Amino acid sequence: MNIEPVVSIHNLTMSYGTKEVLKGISLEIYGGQVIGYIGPNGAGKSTTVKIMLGLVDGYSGRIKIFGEDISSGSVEYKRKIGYVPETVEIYDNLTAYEYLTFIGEVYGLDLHQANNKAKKLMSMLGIEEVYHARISSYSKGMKQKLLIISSLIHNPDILFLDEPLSGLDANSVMIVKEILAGLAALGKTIFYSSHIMDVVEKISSRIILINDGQIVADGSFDELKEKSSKGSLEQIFNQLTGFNKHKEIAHEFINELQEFNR
Ligand SMILES: Nc1ncnc2c1ncn2[C@@H]1O[C@H](COP(=O)(O)OP(=O)(O)OP(=O)(O)O)[C@@H](O)[C@H]1O
Repeated sequence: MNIEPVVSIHNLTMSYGTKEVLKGISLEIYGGQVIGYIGPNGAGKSTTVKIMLGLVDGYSGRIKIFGEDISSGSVEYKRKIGYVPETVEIYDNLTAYEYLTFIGEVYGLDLHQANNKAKKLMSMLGIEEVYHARISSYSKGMKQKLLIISSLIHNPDILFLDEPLSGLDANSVMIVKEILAGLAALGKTIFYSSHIMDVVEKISSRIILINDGQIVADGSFDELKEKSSKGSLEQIFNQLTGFNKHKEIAHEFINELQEFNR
């Protein structure tokens, strides 16, 4: 493990209007860590990631990536970052060839290199036959594979992944999990945001749980288990976010539906 943190966040706060979304997040993240970044809907996970990526401004606090303060205006650090967004923000009218060579060139590969690499990676994930087809014709899983390839084509050192397995079939899930483990073993840092607790539990070396804009747990799965009386990450999540009403809510929901009789 590197001595210097790859990402260092000090007292990060962020508000949208009068709503305080992040209430003082401090973190140090090191090379080779797979961080499971979890929390309830609206907890502030995407906001944290978008701030780190330079996509959202107006925060307070200090963020350093590879030792460089991201508020300095330098874009150099972004070359070392890969990002799989939660929602598909790809240009549907382009083909994978056009999209991936464009992304590759943005990150400094030449056209020939980007084309070769893109074709090979598409082939490895079983979608080479649509390389020259418009992305709009892809299935959900195909689009997700394309997003994963585009986040990795420039061999980044830090990966931010938001629900990266969304829409992937069971075989592809196994390949992607293996790729992530392999990249972490090479010293890359992976920031993995997901609501699928059993996957987070298995792939993360460190789990950070945020609730209402604050970190409420930070440690390996085993460490979290020791601090909680619960067994699975899903149960720890429920406990630490103070939630135990799933049965009650489901029951009320079904009752409401049944009040309408044809
Ligand atoms: N551009 C915006 N303008 C106003 N409020 C926003 C904006 N983006 C996010 N928010 C608010 O900030 C809060 C945190 O949102 P964020 O997307 O970071 O949550 P999240 O933890 O990623 O949630 P999810 O698990 O649902 O993806 C929410 O209350 C959301 O409504």
